[in-house]
This record gives sequence, C-alpha cells and structure tokens, in this order.
Amino acid sequence: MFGEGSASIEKIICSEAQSLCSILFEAAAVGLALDLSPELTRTVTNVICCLCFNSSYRRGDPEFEATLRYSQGIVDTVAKDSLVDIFPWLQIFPNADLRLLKQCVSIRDSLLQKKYDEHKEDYSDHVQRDLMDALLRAKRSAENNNTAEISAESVGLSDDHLLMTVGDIFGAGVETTTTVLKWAVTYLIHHPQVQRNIQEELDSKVGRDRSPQLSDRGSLPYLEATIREVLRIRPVAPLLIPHVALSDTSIGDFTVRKGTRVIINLWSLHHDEKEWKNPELFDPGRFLNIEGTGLVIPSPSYLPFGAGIRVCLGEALAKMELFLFLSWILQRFTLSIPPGNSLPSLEGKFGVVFQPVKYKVNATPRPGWERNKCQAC
Ligand code: HEM
Repeated sequence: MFGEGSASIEKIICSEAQSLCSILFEAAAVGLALDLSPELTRTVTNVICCLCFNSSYRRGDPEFEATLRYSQGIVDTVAKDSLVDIFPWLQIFPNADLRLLKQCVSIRDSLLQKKYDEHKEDYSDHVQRDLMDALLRAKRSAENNNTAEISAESVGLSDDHLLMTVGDIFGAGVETTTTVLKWAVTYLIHHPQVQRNIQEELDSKVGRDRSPQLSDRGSLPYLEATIREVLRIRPVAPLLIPHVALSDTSIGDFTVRKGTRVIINLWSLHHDEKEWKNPELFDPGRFLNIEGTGLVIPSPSYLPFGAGIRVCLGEALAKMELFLFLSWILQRFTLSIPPGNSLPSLEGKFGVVFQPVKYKVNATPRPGWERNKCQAC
C-alpha cells in the first residue's frame, strides 16, 4: 500500500518538508532552539491527513493540539505494562492506564467521526480526493450490488470498518515515522561526522540549486544506510505487535500450537552479537558495501518493518518520508544542541513505540542556504 502513485505522495511529502524547513529557518533567524517533537509530529500527521482526508493542520491549530494530546496518551499507555498484552484477561482488573487509554481513543474516535461526516456530506462519485473517498466509493458500490449473501457490512465496509481503517492508518503511521525521525536527529547530534558525511553526499549528488527527490535515493547510499542503522539500533516497535497463531505451526525448531500468543523480540534480533559486530555502536557503514557505493543488509536478523503476511502496510510510505524529510533538512541545516546543554539521552522511553526523551535542537542554516532558497521540489 502507498507504494503506487508515489509521484503525488512525493509532492505531499515535499510540501510538508518545505513547511518544516520554513519553521526551522524562522527559529534560526531569531536564534531559537526548538523541541522538534511537535514539529515533526505535525509534519508526519499532515502527510497522513492529506492522504486520508485531503486536509492538513497549521501550527497551533486547536484540533491538532488535541491530536497531539491523545496520541501521547495512547503512546504512554498502550505498552506501558505489557503484561496485559501477554495475558489479556488481566484487563478485568481496575487499571488507570487502561482508563486513560479508553479516554484518548474516544477523543480520537470523535475527531475521526467529524472528518468522516464532513466527507459523507460533500462526497461525489466523480471525484476521488483521498483514501476516505475511495473507501466511501467502495462502500456505495457494495451497497448498490447488495444481495442477500453479500452486504457492505459482511465485506467489511460498515461505517465502523471505514472509520477504523482510517484510524489504523493514523495509529500506525504517525507515531512510528515521527519516532524514527526523532531518533535519527538524536543520533545525528551524537555523531556530527555522520551528519557531515550525509551533507557531503547531498552536496555532491544533489547540489544546492534544487531539493532532493525520490529519484535521488539510488545516488545517496550513505543517507539510506544511516536510515537503516537508525531503524536497527532503535526499532520503534521493539516487540513488534503481539500475534496469535491461527493454526499449528513452527518457528525453527519450536512447535507453535494454534492459539498461542507469539511475541517477537525485535530488539534482541537487532542487538544480537552473533549477527552484528559491536551492536551498540551506531555505524551506518555496516549497511554499505566495501567500496561504500552500494547498500547491503548484512544479516537476516534485520526486520524493522516485521515480516510475512502482517508486515508493515506503510513500509514504502515510511521510507519515502524518512528519506525526503532527512535529506531536505540536512541539505539546509546542521543540527546540534544549544551550547552548554548536554547531549540528549540515547536510553529511550518504552511505550507502544520506543521514543527518545525531549530536548531542544539548534538548526543552523548551512552556508549558502538563505531563507529564500527554501523552494518546493
Ligand atoms: C518508520 C516507520 C514505521 C515503522 C518502523 C513501522 C513498523 C511496523 C512494524 C514493526 C509493524 C508490525 C509488524 C509485525 O508485527 O509483524 C507494523 C505494522 C503496521 N504498520 Fe507500520 N511502521 C512504520 C510506518 C507505518 C506507516 C507510515 C503506516 C501507514 C500509513 C503503517 C501502517 C502499518 C499497519 C496498518 C500495520 C499492521 C499491519 C497488519 O497487522 O497487517 N506503518 N509497522
């Protein structure tokens, strides 16, 4: 999903990259260090909002502020005490986190419902603006072909199904991508040489007269290797998503009976010393060939997007976003922490995604990148 039609998706991502860079230029102009977390969240939210609802949020929009609050509530509570994921019957006991989670999900549902109602009101069979329109069209077509055996409800196209489909895209597509971007910034600040290497690659392959495009991906292997290394060293979903075996099966030598809950320890796969040399070391070079000109995956023990039938649905979109946002930012800015501040912790905070702590960042425009050079792609 989201792999096809990437030209229009690229346009959406570049427009958000441009708006993010404008904010960084404005902050730099007045010497302001920024907590990038809300800026990156809005940027990534807007990409998903454009794809799902053909709309986006401006800075300070009250609806977006509400989105930020409920998202953080969900992130903080879902996997906080993951015992309930392993033993779901534990939810019968009073649980403050579960209560907060339900409140956040209910706020999210009413925001989605509002968007859904607006879409239903101005829906037209002749125009398809976004995913919501595509789902509404499929629903209407199923309703028109309604037979006793096949109804819109039975093929998963009830109002609830449509809302939850879009809810899942938001739930799975915003915090994940935002978190990887935040880890990328954190590691780049810890490793200024890696930042310089990416900037040199950008300068020589893209130059300064135009912005990076998806078609540049093949000629920027060091940046791609850095993204892969961020996804390895700080997987956003360190235990993936809990699964249940639908039939008797096996993994390697282990028998897995139907109904068994299976939790994959991705953290351990990505930090296994038998698979990775110095796994705690941040080293984009491990994803490059010896000449440093091409990409490799040096171990099968690398599954940042999961694998198999439940592999991440948004992998292609996420990779486009990571590449374009990071290349646009690093072409224009050098990232650092304000003088006198200590480097941000690499420890991370465990929740439904594994997030870095908050800290402020100086985005210093690179020589030659005056504000008026912030052009669209
Ligand atoms: C860098 C960003 C992302 C990472 C690292 C990531 C990672 C993952 C992982 C590890 C899983 C679980 C796979 C499993 O349990 O086997 C997953 C599932 C999923 N992801 Fe992503 N994801 C990212 C971005 C996105 C985006 C942008 C979207 C949608 C727009 C998305 C949609 C989904 C969905 C719908 C699932 C559930 C798939 C299923 O159960 O069939 N993800 N993702």
